[in-house]
Amino acid sequence: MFAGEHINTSEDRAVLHIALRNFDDFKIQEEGVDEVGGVLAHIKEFSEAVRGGSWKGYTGKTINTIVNIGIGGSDLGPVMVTEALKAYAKRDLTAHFVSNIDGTHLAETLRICDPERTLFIIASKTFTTQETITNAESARDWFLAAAKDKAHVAKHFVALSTNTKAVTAFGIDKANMFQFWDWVGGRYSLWSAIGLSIALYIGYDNFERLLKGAHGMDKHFKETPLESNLPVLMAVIGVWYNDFYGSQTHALLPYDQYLHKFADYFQQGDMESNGKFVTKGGQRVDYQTGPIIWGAAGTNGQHSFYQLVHQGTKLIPADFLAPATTHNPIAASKHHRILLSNYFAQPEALAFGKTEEEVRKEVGSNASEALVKSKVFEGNRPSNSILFPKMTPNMLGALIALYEHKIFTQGVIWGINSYDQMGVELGKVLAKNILAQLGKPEDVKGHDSSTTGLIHYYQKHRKE
Ligand SMILES: O=P(O)(O)OC[C@H]1O[C@@H](O)[C@H](O)[C@@H](O)[C@@H]1O
Repeated sequence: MFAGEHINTSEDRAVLHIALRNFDDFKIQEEGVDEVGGVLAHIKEFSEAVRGGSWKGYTGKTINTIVNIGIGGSDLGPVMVTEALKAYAKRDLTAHFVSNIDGTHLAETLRICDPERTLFIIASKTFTTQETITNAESARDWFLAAAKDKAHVAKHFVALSTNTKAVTAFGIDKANMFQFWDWVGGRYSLWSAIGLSIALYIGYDNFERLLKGAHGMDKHFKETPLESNLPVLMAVIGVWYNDFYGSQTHALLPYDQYLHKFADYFQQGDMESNGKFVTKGGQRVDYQTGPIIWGAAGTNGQHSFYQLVHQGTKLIPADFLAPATTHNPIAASKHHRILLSNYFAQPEALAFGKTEEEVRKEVGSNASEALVKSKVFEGNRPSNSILFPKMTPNMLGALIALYEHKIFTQGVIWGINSYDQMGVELGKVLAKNILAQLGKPEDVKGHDSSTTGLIHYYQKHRKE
């Protein structure tokens, strides 16, 4: 990775998100790497103009709302980071994220936007993604219904993409396009121009701190011996439980409300990277690869799915994450102390459980055998605890990079390509074919009886 080799073999590309946060330490030769600084300067200049109020909308008003339109890697990173770093946000600037093709997502967002004061950020590496382009076109129609003149689009629409041709064809000025490169994978792109909404929301200086935090982890990963290398340790522990204990999933459990999108983010980061059954050499693997990633912010999960984690029949390794200091020490930090006492208690309970003997002492000799058994915790359930000083931009950068490199290391051990995503293509092709057949029942051809029946039902009952 650090040598710029084309480790994304199926697409013949280098994998260089590390170059986006390099700050001159590593020598990396690849086309576009020397343009990174220029794009960062563009992000800085633009975000400061919008935040400072010198960038004006078509009626001369300042921008108070940003709407990022993107999906997958062009959505989840900015969503997760703007939530995680809300404590650093400019509170008079609202950020919305529209991703779903379901018109409800855009419609409900536009309902609370003022066209005179809204900036749309069209985020798409390829600029061909059906959901994003359709949402962007409808947002532009909504905007023009108020602004009338197409020339005003320049003040309200910017693009983040690798595809200059498609961006200009959409009508966005080249000057309002923030470039990145094909060696940045979508799910590793929040460090690139895709992070524009982050810079707008928390300020460029904080965005740069995020990058520097990630860079610190890159250096740790590259330079630290394996036995004390954090991403490597997390990777091999994960392989151990996944491949030798048959655990199917891995839970991400942040005890920090600000990290409530962390598991969603790494669902794509991990599952799209390592959800592969074929090795780089084209062999079907005969071992398990990427786990199912899921999770929720503590303590909410404790009152919902932890029952199964503690006493179910599945082995679920989990990461518990928490900040020692909170941004919101309300009630003299009483909330935070309670939160952290739970954060400390859960891994202990998982590891050591409660024996039958302990239960008997607790319930007394009159209790039924069934009651005694139901209260036993077998223990020996594994977890990692990650405790950090505070949720700052720098810390978040390091934390994300830690998981990125864990995923990379596991991909190397499993011999798979963590940087393509062929598995998302089939559904897209089928949907395109079906879209062209939705008009009339006689057009519906070439499907199994279940699919045909469903489409016919839809055609019979739709009211448009
Ligand atoms: O940024 P783009 O080109 O619109 O792509 C968005 C997403 O598209 C999906 O199809 C890919 O699986 C993701 O990896 C990607 O992030």
